[in-house]
Amino acid sequence: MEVHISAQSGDCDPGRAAHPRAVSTRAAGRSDLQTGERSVDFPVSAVLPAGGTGERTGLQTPKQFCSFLGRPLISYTVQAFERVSWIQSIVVVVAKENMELMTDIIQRFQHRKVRVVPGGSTRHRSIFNGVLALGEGERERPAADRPKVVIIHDAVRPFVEEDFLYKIAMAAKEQGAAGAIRPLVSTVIATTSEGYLDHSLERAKYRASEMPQGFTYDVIYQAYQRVESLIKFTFTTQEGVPVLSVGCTESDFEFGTECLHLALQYCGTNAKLIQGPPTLWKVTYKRDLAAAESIIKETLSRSACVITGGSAQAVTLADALLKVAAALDMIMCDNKNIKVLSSWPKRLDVILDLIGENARYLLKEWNFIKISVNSSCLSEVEVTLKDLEAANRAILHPLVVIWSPEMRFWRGLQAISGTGLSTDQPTSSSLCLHAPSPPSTPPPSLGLSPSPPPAFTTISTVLLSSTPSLSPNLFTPTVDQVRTQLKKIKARKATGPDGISSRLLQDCADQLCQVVCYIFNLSLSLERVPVLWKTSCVVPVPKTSRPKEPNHFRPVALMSHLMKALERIVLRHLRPLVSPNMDPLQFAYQPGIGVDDAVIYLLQRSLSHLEDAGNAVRITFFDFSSAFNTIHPSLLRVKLERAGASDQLAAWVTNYLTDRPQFVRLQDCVSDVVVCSTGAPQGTVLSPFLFTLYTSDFTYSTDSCHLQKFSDDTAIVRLSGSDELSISGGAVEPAAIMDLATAAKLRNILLYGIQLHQSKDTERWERSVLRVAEIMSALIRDRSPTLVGQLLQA
Ligand SMILES: Nc1ccn([C@@H]2O[C@H](COP(=O)(O)OP(=O)(O)OP(=O)(O)O)[C@@H](O)[C@H]2O)c(=O)n1
Ligand SMILES: O=C(CO)[C@H](O)[C@H](O)COP(=O)(O)O
Ligand SMILES: [Mg+2]
Repeated sequence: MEVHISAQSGDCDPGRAAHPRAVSTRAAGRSDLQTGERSVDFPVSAVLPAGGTGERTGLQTPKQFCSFLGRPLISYTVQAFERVSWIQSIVVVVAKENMELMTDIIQRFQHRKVRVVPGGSTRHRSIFNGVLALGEGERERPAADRPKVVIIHDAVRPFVEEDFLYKIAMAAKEQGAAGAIRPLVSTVIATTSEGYLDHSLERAKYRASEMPQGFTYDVIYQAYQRVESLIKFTFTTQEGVPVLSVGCTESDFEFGTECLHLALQYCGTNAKLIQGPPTLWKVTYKRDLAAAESIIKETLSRSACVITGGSAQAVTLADALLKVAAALDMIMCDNKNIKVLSSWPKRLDVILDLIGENARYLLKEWNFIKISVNSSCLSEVEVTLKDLEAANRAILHPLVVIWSPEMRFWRGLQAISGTGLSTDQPTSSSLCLHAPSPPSTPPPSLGLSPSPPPAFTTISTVLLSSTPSLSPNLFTPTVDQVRTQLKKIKARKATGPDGISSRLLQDCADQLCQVVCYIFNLSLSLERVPVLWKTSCVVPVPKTSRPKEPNHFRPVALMSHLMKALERIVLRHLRPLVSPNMDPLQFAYQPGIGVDDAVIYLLQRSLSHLEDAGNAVRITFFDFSSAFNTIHPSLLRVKLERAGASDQLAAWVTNYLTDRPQFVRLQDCVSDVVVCSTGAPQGTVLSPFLFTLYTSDFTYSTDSCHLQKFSDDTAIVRLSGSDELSISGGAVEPAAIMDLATAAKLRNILLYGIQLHQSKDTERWERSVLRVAEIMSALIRDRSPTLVGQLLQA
């Protein structure tokens, strides 16, 4: 955790208390938004080609102009370069028709080192235009002013870090050229013109060429020089061999994809190759946009900016927060198993306001926390809100206002936000107030307590925008839905790990529904479930009066009641969406259908078949050992998407099932936390549904054979004539069943069979039994299921 105290902006009220550490920070000359300083003693510039149309995304808008959290992708890339102090200038190359748009982006996001130049019809042409722009006026300028090194980086690779740029720049200076590489994911093969395999390359020898790439100015400039007819270049390779080159051709410009290749071919410069991190990948397809968005959102949740205003009390409170943050950070470092607090910001900055120098915070992805201690601070809250709105930051950067003991303050907040506590009042502003009752007493120990209080939970969090992410495709529960679910919570249920009692949620449903709705929407739009909501506290309840071993206890998992309410809402949305893809012969967890229906269906089909003399029915029963525990989140995600759930919900569910902390509580004893990333928690609302969906492709139904399920209890019912009950029939069937289970990616199957048969031919029956037992043994050997194999004759 980094904790920073920033300097105050220039325009402060002299009557207000200055931040105690503001002056010393300024004196130290630190720039809070700057990343690590590096010493680079030669001029470096960057060219960001952004002149493409992004055809492969299939979208109208070129991918570099697609927005995430209100900021276009290109601006994130520019920002990554701009915060590197040793990069002096950045040339962004865009198509002519987008010059104005790009200029507007530069103004809106206050990029300061950027120049825009028009692109060409191919990537190489665009890059060359950028390189030429860097050299403009070169003859008049002193050599020292020209960039020594030019870094070229696709505008659609936004997650490049300073460390890596540094490596590229240094290697480029040394070698003339340097580029990022990554291991190949797939093998590269060559095809014949008829579409057959010609040959394949040995994957370990090859690498994928990525960006950034760096060149000395002279190398990249020369690499791009077109040479007309008879004029020829000569150069000497690094091994001292003279080479005659005709220079870069139209074909290179038209079809080439590799700048490093031009440097080698036309300047004899062997590039130094440096393996980069996986985040260097290029946004190419639509799915990459979703991946980029999720990385950006992940980053957003890692930084928070505390705004104190001028009040000395607020400054004290901010200091207390910093202490809490540092202490929490230590706890997290000491015990890597405790992930409950992993949503705590990785960086916390304290500033007085958002004006002057501090306006820079509005340009980055920060969470904002405003500390206000009395009603005279109301005007500050209003100013902060306006700043956030003006910077288009209000939608996904809600302002959280912390703590005030005065009732007047809460009323004032309602006035600012244009809302009241009543949910039916119309809102007049984009921000909406959700104010729980103010704390009757302020939390006095906060600044003094040596042991950290549980972060924000003891302080009131009050002011939020109503729906955090408003993309039209997102599933956004309404306040009414939330109120209904909160009212349905059973008041006598034990409290979950979040410490929020079911009675409180039920009794205060009307007052809480707006703020809870906000949090639900935030969770869904960020595709993340708060860790406390996916934490299970397992309480072992004895099954017998004198329990002696762990099996004599039934594990009851206590989970957050808020999460259960959200799960119910998600379930109501998901069930109709995916129902066409569910298995019609799954009898469990269906409204109005029960175990009786499953038994009646099985008996009716079996017995009516047995009415004809000589017919037989063979039923093979399956069970899954620890059924819910076998769910693999990534497989479930694929199945959810295939069944019709949106990417958003599939990702949210995956996040829910991944990294779930669990601990056991026995009276006053609490076990260590174990973090679990497979299975679905027992006793929750969604788990049965997720399990039935997970097994919905484990299905088979014909006139002579069908597979039916009640939750994880599965029966394969085979209707056959007596002749078919041969040894070979027995062999084929379990193998086919296992194939089916394998295709559905199901594991840990328990298997046992019952054969209903009218024949009295004991010898044949025994042979069949033996054969089936053999098959089952083979299954156990190959797939290690636990077998409870009983073969019964009825
Ligand atoms: N005439 C072009 C073509 C591409 N680029 C830029 O080169 C980078 C990498 O190219 P690519 O991923 O191929 O982007 P597009 O050409 O836009 O996408 P597509 O090939 O799918 O149309 C992008 O930042 C793109 O804007 C460019 O500056 N000028
Ligand atoms: O090959 C490369 C390295 O130089 C880059 O991946 C380049 O971005 C390729 O772009 P395109 O998708 O246009 O082929
Ligand atoms: Mg392209």
